[in-house]
Amino acid sequence: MAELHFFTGTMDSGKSTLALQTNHNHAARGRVGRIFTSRDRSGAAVVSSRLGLTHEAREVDPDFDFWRDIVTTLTAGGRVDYLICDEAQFYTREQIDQLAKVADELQIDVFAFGILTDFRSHLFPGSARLVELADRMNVLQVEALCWCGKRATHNARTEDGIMVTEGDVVVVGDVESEASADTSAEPAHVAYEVLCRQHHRRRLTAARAKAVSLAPEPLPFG
Ligand SMILES: Nc1ncnc2c1ncn2[C@@H]1O[C@H](COP(=O)(O)OP(=O)(O)O)[C@@H](O)[C@H]1O
Ligand SMILES: Cc1cn([C@H]2C[C@H](O)[C@@H](COP(=O)(O)O)O2)c(=O)[nH]c1=O
Repeated sequence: MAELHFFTGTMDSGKSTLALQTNHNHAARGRVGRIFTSRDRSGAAVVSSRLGLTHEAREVDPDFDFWRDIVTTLTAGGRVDYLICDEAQFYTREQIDQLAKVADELQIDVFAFGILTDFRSHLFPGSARLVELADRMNVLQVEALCWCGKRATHNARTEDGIMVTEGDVVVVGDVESEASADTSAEPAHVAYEVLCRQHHRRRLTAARAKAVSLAPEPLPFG
């Protein structure tokens, strides 16, 4: 029986790497796959891992129809054994429904990869639908870490080094080890940082924690 798998983790937890490894392992056994992504950091129509691997992919726009695409291929005599779907948080709920239908009705395995929650810690619609529908949900084993050393569970967004909790849900970007403060009038520089829940709640990024720890002790009044 084909299944709909959902692999999730924070940003920078190895999802795209696993997506490319999964494709490699299945292709090495002669299975025929299709690779999809949406708004990868490296540009359109590519899956890119921070370990340096890249693979061309089909770009999933909001009006893309997985069911129609695969049925058209099969009707024309093509073969499809599995789908790799990266950045699945950006897919619409309807597209996730189509992926479930592809698994059930066409017996094609679907491996979806994506982050669960946005910078406000709200579920992305595509990820929420995957949680509702997936046969198997797997959390990435290689843990991304908060600056405090705890497992990172949340994705924070910074603008010019300051953590923000308001703004557009979708802003493509990358994690940075050292977020830098920028006071210029240029558009804000957007970056991401993975944090544990406690530090996400307190808006305590690595840079802010460092600044707080370097601040002079208050004078002992009274
Ligand atoms: N220089 C490096 N050496 C070893 N591992 C690295 C290096 N750079 C990145 N990684 C690994 O790659 C992971 C990010 O992989 P990637 O597939 O790009 O993540 P995701 O798709 O979840 O954002 C990091 O968590 C880390 O484990
Ligand atoms: C939290 C959050 C992230 N994004 C974007 C930033 C990246 O382009 C992708 C996640 O990619 P990764 O391979 O998992 O690192 O999502 C966003 O648009 N909005 C957010 O709130």
